[in-house]
Amino acid sequence: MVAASPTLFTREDVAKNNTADSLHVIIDSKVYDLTEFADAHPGGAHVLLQVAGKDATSEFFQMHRYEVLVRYMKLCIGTVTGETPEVIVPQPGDLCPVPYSEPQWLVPEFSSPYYKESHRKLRNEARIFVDEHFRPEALQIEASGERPSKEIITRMWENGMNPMRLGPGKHLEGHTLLGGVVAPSEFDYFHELVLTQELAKTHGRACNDGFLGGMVIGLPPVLNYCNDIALRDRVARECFSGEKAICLAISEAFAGSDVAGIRTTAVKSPCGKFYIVNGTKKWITNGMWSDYFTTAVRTEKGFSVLLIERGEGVETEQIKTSYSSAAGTAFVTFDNVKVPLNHLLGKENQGFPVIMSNFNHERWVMCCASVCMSRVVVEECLKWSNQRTVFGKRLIDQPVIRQKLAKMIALVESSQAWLEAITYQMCNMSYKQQSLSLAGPIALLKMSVTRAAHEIADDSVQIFGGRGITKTGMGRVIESFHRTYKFDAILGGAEEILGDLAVRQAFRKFPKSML
Ligand code: HEM
Repeated sequence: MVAASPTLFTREDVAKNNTADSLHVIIDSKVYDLTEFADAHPGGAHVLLQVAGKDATSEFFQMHRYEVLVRYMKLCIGTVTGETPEVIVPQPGDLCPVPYSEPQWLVPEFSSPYYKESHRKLRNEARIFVDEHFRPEALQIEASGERPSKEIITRMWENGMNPMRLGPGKHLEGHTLLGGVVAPSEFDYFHELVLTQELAKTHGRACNDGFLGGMVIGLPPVLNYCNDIALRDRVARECFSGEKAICLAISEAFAGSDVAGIRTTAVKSPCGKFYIVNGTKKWITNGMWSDYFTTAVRTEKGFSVLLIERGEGVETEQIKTSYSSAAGTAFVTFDNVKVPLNHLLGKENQGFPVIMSNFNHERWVMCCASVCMSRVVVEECLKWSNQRTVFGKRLIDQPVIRQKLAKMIALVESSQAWLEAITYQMCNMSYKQQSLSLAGPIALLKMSVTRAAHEIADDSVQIFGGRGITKTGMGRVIESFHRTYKFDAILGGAEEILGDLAVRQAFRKFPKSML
């Protein structure tokens, strides 16, 4: 069979198809037959009839992005004779040419002291993976509220992505990281930053948490504090491969950022073989489908942390939050749950360091993602300001819009720069040193990043107008960010708590003498 050559049309041919019965338009030198599609068009059939038989490139790009053309490729019936389409369709892995849409280290004319060749290779591979596999599913489950599929988790596991999300460490040994772009022993916090930001670029806030967000915060205490090595290794293997899921269960109805206020209790059974756990946990990311719960409990003389397996007495119920149920946010009930003693993480009554040692990394991961999502919002605003025409001018031609964009860009660039400066410190400190010296700076960074997100979310909605409060179409990213940026301002420690923590810590180091 001979492959059909692309059909060519003259502009005169197209002009004849100018009715509802035969409705053709030209967009970027390609010819689209919209006859059947017109009634299903989200913008209505009427607008299409107004441009029937004509070149609608300018009208089209005021209301849509190239992605819509890619999605509806099947409507394209040919090309205009002698013309070549000009719209650039990005390929998987491509950098975005819009100014400030990429962090400075990815802009060709800039250099950076922090990133090596392996970070660039990892960025490239991660973006290809995200473009080809991650984003399509992420956007679908963000809308449907479903749990991420086994297939995508397995694919991430096969690429070494699941263990990479926990940062550098022994747990990476034996894994091939994204085709071997970086050796496990060389993987550092900048590699993790790059991966976290590439995943966050999809801008599905809930599904980002849904894709093993619980593991990122729930598994480290097991890896670092489980006294039973066989149990530790089994749980790690099951969770990295996606066979089982894990979450961190700390917050409760009476205790959010106030960890000391938890009321869930663990009492030794009369036979001395178990802890008997009773209580509830609230806002537990991935809790809906978790098999393991890394749980803070009150024991006889203080706090302890237990690894609780789903089983008799463990119930989970979906909490409807302002983001999608793709995050699996749960209310968890423990009703006389028997937990074997070897499931204690760390020492009894000394659970505070187990919980606290994890917080720095969790907060830093949240900063990586939040800065990235803020940047995508800025990119969207820049594109929209360039394409949207009001009062006879593009938005970008209005000084008030340029002021807003300037403020948003400055906030994103300064957040990323501070994030990188702290990441550099993390790369040069042991985990213990990080806990001693970086808890304050990371707390301040998170507070600052989410304050910046607040400003960016607010201004972006003003720039997008009605579309900024509409879940589909051009303003999708803006609506989603404005609805969900608060998750980062609350989870892992509220802004106010973190600011207070940092200043209190700073005052512990204040010189004793009068200054
Ligand atoms: C290949 C041709 C076209 C396709 C496949 C298409 C598809 C779509 C889709 C999917 C949407 C929903 C929003 C989105 O996902 O971005 C939409 C909205 C819209 N479309 Fe089209 N469209 C086409 C051509 C046109 C043309 C030629 C015009 C104008 C003359 C137009 C005007 C609109 C308007 C006004 C909206 C509503 C947008 C809003 O208010 O935000 N469309 N279209």
